[in-house]
Order: sequence, then structure tokens, then C-alpha cells
Amino acid sequence: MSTMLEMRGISKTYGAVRANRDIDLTVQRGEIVGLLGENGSGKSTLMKILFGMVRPDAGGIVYQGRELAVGSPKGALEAGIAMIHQHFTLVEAMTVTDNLMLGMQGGGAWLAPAAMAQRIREAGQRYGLAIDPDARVESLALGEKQRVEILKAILRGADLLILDEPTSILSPPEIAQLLDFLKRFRAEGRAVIFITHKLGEVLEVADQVVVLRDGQVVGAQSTQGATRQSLARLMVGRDPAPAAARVDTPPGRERLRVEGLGARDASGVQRLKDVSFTLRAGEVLAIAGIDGNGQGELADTLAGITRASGGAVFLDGVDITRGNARSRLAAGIAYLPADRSGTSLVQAMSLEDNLMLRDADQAPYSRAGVIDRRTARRIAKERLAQFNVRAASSIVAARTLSGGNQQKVALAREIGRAPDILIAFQPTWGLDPDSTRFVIQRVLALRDAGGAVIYISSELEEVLAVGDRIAVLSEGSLVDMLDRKDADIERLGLALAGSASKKVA
Ligand SMILES: Nc1ncnc2c1ncn2[C@@H]1O[C@H](COP(=O)(O)OP(=O)(O)OP(=O)(O)O)[C@@H](O)[C@H]1O
Repeated sequence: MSTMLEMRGISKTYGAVRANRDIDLTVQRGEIVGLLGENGSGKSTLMKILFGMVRPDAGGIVYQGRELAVGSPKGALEAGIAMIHQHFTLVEAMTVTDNLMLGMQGGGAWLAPAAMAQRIREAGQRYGLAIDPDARVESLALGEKQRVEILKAILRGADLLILDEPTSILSPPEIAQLLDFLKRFRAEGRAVIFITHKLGEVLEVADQVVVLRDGQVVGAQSTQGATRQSLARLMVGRDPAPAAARVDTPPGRERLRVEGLGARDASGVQRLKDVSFTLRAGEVLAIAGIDGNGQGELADTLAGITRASGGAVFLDGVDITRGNARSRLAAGIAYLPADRSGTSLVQAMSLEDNLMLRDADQAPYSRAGVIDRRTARRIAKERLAQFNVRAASSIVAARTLSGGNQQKVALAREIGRAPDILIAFQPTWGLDPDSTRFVIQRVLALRDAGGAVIYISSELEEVLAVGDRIAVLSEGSLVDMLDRKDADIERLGLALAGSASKKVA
């Protein structure tokens, strides 16, 4: 093995926050490195520095034996470093081939479209990332879009791939395919750094793990002999807290009734088809399934953001189908959308203001139309502490927080206001294992206090931990509805894979 990348003494401070402190990171050719750490530990900052998106205060990078100019994404790309972000950078209305032609501008030789399509097919074959070059990107599932991004990087000649939580959007078979691709890429003497919170995946494919805590490297070691437990301990500096015992209580009266609900996406395609279920007080209905099977449309329609194309929604027996988001909120339905940066939080606003966003005109935040700042601050500090949000203070802007910590602020607001009904869409997306456990506990506590929860997630372990009943949403329809005592990973996996027993009436 020979050294491919050496980052030395990397430091970056944001105001009072030391996001990276004197970090060293070495990657060998033919190596997969898992980058781990709690939310806010400095992983994204370090990778943005490597990719030139953020300029470090101190430190240097040597790549393939040469000093890399810091602060230049173009320089990083030209040197052969590529970063696959969680939010893709593809043009939706264009074909795969056209997107890759665009991707070649400023790097690689120009090819005719037919030749490009041929190269896409060949690379797809070689790396197990097959994709139709003529498909329009908007018609592709999330996992397929990720393939296009990876192929774009490969065809530009990338030798080092940086992936930011790549598996969070993938189904189990797609995860296996991605991990297989990483191994093939490694076998060619290239290298990968991937950020993840999934310790099992790290143990399966990574050669080395680097663990950050509070902006510092607290461990860089071979994965040989490592266990989920040992990695979790390294991340948090102690043994992880055990999950609290779950007490099952009979649910109360019916709160929500959904009958034959349908919804279309922005381009008019029917994404949700004839979905029916009920939800009781003191109950969590978990909806398993891979994103893109109607999950977003179901959540948005229940929250009143998207208008139903058919069917009806009843709250306590009253038809609320035509109500909008504001009236649903007023009726006690809280919504936690998956897209925290776009719709959950106002990025430029302080954490304090974000936390009272829904109730600013009411007690305890306002009295006689005037906001009581002291109360707002006190509540904000309590919520941020409870949800272990890493932030310099309660008055910093939301955008200064790490991705996982932003998600925790959104959770602290929606769960903290103890709603009657909570619709949570991928609530633990981007959260570290400790925070994930905490969120599950809080959701169950809300249920124990009589709340009713719809918990939409692609994580089967989570769905099993949280759901009193578990439904599977596949291709827009509910294909299975199980009591928790009848549900296990295998049965859910089968339903997800499309071999579902029946459509739920
Ligand atoms: N633009 C910024 N302005 C101010 N502070 C920032 C900025 N970017 C990051 N930080 C701070 O730097 C620290 C590290 O953040 P970073 O995003 O690197 O963490 P992370 O390990 O990637 O977390 P997560 O797992 O939640 O994505 C955090 O405390 C964060 O608030």
C-alpha cells in the first residue's frame, strides 16, 4: 500500500466553535475509510475542507504526493477527488447522458453523446451500477440518482470518493449493491472516505475507521477486531445508554381515520393510491418502506401541505380533508418533514425563534400580543439541553448547526410542544446512534401520554422499536399491516421487496 492522502494539522474555528482541531487523516491507496462521530463532531467540516468547499484556518493537504491548494473545489476535482453529497446536483429534466456531458465540462475529454452513453453502460457494468443512459433523471428513484452521481465522478476519473451518509436513502438491496461497488472501486487501488452513522456498514466494508469527537480525532484504527460496541464507545467516550424498556398499553379512542387517500406529485403522477388506516390515541403507527414509494405524498397530504386527489381524512370524526396546513396545525396535528433544512427550520433565524415558531402568538411565549423573551429563552435552553443540541448558544442562526443538530432542533420543537397527533417523516435521518435512541424514547413517551403518532421510516429496526402497529407502504399502497407481536425484520423485508402478502383494505 502507498499513501494517497495526507491531511495534516487541520483546524477550523467558527466563532467560538472549534469544528476541527489539529486533525491528521491518512488514506492509503486501495483503502475504505469510515469517518464516524456524534452529530456536530466535525465530520462534514473536515470533508468540506478536503473537497475545497471550506478553507481551513491551519493545516495542509498532500494528495498523490502533491500539495493540494486548499479552498478550491475545482482544484480538488482536477486532482481526482470527488464528493457525493446528500443533495444531488443533477438536472432533473435532462437525461443521464446529458447530465454526464455537463459533468465533463471543465474536466475530462469531450465525447459525443452516443460515445458517452456507451461509457455509462460500460462503467455501469464494471462497477455494478447499471443505469439506462437515456432515462430522464426525474424518472429515477433516489438510489438511481445516486448511481448517476457516482458514475459522473468515476467518468471524470476520480480516484478518491467522499460519500456523505450514502446509505440513508437506500433500500437494503441497494445498500448491498453500493457496498459491493465500494469494494470494486477499492480493488482498483482507489480509495473511499465515507461518513456514516451506521456502524454495521463500517464494519462490513471499511479497512480503517477514524472517529471524531468535539472536533478532534479520538481514534484511528483498523476495523479488524472492532465491534459495534467498541466503535460506539469510542464515539461517545462511554458505553452507550441501553434502550429503555417498552411498556405496551392498550390504545385509546380513534383520533384519525384515513379512507382511500390518494395523492399526485408535482408532475401529476399518482404516487399515493387508495390508502386507508386508523390511528388511536396512545398509539404509534409505524409506516415502513423505502422513500419514493409515496411516503412524502402521504406525509404531506396528512399535514395539509398537498391536496388529496381522492379519499378523505377524518379527525375525531370530522372531515378535515379540505383543510390546509394551518388548520391542521391548529387542530393539533404536528408535522416533522424530512427536509429539515428546507421546510422545518428557518435557516437564518435563531434557534430560540425557530423553537417558538409554531406558537409564538400564544402563551407561554406571548402575553397580550407581546413576546416574553425571557420565557422564550428559558424554554429554548431547556429544549436544547433535553435534546442534546450542540450549539454555541440559543441565539445562533439555525444554519450554523451541523445537519444532525438541526434535525434535533426540529424534533425538540415538534415533540416538545406535546402535540395530540405527530406525523414524523424519517425523524432520525442523519442522527447518531445515541440521538436516535433518544428520539425513539421521546416518541414513546408522547404515546404514553396519550399522543397518536405516525412514524414513517425506512429503517426497519427503528420501525420495530417504535411501532404498536406496522404498515408497509410500497408503490403508493399499504401492502401489509401487522401488530407489533407479529412483525419481524424478515416479514417486513419480504413485504418491502414487493412479495407482500396482500393489499390492506
Ligand atoms: N458555517 C458554519 N457556521 C458556524 N458554525 C458551523 C458552521 N459549519 C459547522 N459549524 C459548527 O461546526 C461543528 C461541526 O459541524 P459539522 O457539520 O462538521 O459536524 P458533523 O460531524 O458533520 O455533524 P452531523 O453528524 O450532525 O452532520 C458544529 O458545532 C457546527 O455547529
